[in-house]
Amino acid sequence: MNVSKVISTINEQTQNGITEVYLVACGGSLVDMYPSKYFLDSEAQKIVPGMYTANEFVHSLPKRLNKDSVVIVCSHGGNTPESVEAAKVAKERGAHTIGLTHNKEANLLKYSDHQFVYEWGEDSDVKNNPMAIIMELSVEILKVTEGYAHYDAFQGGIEKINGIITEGKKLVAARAKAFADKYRTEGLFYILSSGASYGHAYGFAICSLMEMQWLNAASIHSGEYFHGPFEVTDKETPFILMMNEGRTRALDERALTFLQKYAEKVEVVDAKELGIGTIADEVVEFFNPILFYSIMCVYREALADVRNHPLETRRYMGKVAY
Ligand SMILES: O=P(O)(O)OC[C@H]1O[C@](O)(CO)[C@@H](O)[C@@H]1O
Repeated sequence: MNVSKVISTINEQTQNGITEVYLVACGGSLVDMYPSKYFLDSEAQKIVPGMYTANEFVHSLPKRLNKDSVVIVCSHGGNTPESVEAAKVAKERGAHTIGLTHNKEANLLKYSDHQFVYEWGEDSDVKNNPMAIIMELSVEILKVTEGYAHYDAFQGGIEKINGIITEGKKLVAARAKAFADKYRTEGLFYILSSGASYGHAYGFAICSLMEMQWLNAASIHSGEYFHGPFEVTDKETPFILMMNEGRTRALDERALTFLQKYAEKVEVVDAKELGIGTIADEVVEFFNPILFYSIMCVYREALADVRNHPLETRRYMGKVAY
């Protein structure tokens, strides 16, 4: 499926051009949409973006949703009932639906006007993974509706990010192992980040630590850290800070300065140090979360190994009714 063809086709079918973009999914798939929400919030002057956990979209359908709206639904397995239902109700409302999944037999595809069956796994280039595809869809929507001055710079970033990740993973391999050894008995982690990467702080907390390791965790926006959460800071509590390159780096640096003074268990994962700075300044911030996802996979695998708790282990999902 060709991103620009899909978006130009949809835009031609609308009455007044695309006016809204709804990003709808559950769990890890929803996390993959956060950078696009941040991008459109930041760069669009007219397009209205919305991001919903699928069941909320179904139960409190936004009144703005109309025939000129695009609803992007992502489900890795393709059969999460809430996500399938969200695509169905969006289609019933006459919106244009785009479905992304790794499963070519997915139920989601029944309600997707346009379909992306994406690549997944260690060997795939991240530009063919859902987070980057959803970003490309969002960038393309902005380009065809209002124009996007940094379109070419963004495409340059798409071409570079996989190589940056490959090098970054080599750089953190030993650190991730040392992190896992040091923190193997901890029961709680706070994850900080900002800008386009805040969704990945949330994702690392709810998916990688809570779901896959059964550890307590919470995400904290680096800006919000000073408005409540910093009161729990002490020398015993572990923090992971994902430091962005780009406009919100100042927020992450402020959190780091405080943590260096009052905390002792602080793991810093710095996109700048990992080489993201070769991407153009105008767009680099949107690529931080793509890098962080892959880098934090190295951390979670190291933790799973030393804790002897495989990432696939579940006690409720797929085992009991919910
Ligand atoms: O992306 P899918 O297949 O809809 O799956 C959603 C589920 O997968 C996870 O993202 C990861 O297992 C869960 O958090 C969520 O319930």
